[in-house]
Amino acid sequence: MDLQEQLKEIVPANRMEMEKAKRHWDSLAKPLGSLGRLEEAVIRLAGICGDYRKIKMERAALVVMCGDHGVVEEGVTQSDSSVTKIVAEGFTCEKTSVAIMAKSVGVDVFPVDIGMDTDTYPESKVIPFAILNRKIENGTNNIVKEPAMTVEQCKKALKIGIDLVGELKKQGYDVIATGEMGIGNTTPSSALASVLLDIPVETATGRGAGLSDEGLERKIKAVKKAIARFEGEQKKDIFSLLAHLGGYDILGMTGLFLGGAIYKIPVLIDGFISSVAALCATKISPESIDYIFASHISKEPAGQLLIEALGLKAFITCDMCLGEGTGAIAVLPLIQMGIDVYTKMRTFDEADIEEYIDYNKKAEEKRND
Ligand SMILES: Cc1cc2ncn([C@H]3O[C@H](COP(=O)(O)O)[C@@H](O)[C@H]3O)c2cc1C
Ligand SMILES: O=C(O)c1cccnc1
Repeated sequence: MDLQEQLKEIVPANRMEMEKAKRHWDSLAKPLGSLGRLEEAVIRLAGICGDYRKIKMERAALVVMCGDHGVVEEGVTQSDSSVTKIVAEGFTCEKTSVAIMAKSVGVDVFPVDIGMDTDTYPESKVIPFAILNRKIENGTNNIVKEPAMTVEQCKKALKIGIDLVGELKKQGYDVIATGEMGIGNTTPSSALASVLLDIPVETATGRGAGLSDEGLERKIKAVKKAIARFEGEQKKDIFSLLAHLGGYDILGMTGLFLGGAIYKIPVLIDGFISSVAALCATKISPESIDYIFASHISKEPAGQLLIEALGLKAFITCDMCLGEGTGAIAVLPLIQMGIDVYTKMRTFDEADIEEYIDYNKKAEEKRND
């Protein structure tokens, strides 16, 4: 199926099942709404899976999109692109933060070479495999000087993410966590955030993996130049924006979010880069938001703004800014606890306690009368 046809499959989550899930929560023998965001998440999961009695999140896959960025030559990062490969290979042998965290909560990690500036890994269409070869190109072009990629390559990256979700769902995974590895990827992410949120470049740009004051100044200048170059272009639809200012890792993640909506499976945002990728998905398909969950608030300056712009609420703050999928992995046990309470807890009736009255709802009904 081609990309446009796949995107037409996206429909909102099932509101009736969400209502039923809410009613089930309200029947449980505890104060109404007292598990807050855990309850909201489970309600949304009911709408995604389409049956409020069949919510499960037993098998989680973390997909880490790995790609390099030509803009690194502008001095916008502390390290160079060779680090992408070193860290990506560390995902396969529990030598990176997220691989260790994933192991401790039983999540399978799928690193994907979607655009690393490296030799091509042996071809494999079969999952699991150490590093999946979905390479489009050896890194992007320098966005300060030219578009990161062609529109065709951009659509290819989106499709790679979408198809991967389809493959993983077929293998029995019922939730996807997103992650990325790509030295320099906070620079295109800041450019996209600034354009899509219509916020000053300074607000959208942070120190990434660690930059001096001078480095941050260089990065802000590079982002401004890249945006000015794009704004000089005639064609400004979403795909051309993504091709100009994106990255293979970022757009691969955007594909994962779209894939979640197409294949009806929840997809978790990680940090700053991942939030930008999610925002891009909602610009392509606004309905995809029903399938997207925020995890934490990245410490990058636009972290909170992005989650708010998506209309989501994060589970934790935590002051993390690592990427790789670390934040997404960190909240999976929380969501699982929500599901466990939802499916296992006794009702007011079973506990022989009189049902609670929803005074908030009553007051709202009164106001509406
Ligand atoms: C050793 C190392 C491991 C990482 N793991 C994630 N990132 C994070 O930092 C990068 C983005 O920051 P910037 O745009 O400043 O390069 C991404 O690869 C992101 O995943 C890392 C960065 C480094 C250096
Ligand atoms: O929040 C993130 O995802 C992030 C921030 C800085 C560097 N790498 C990742």
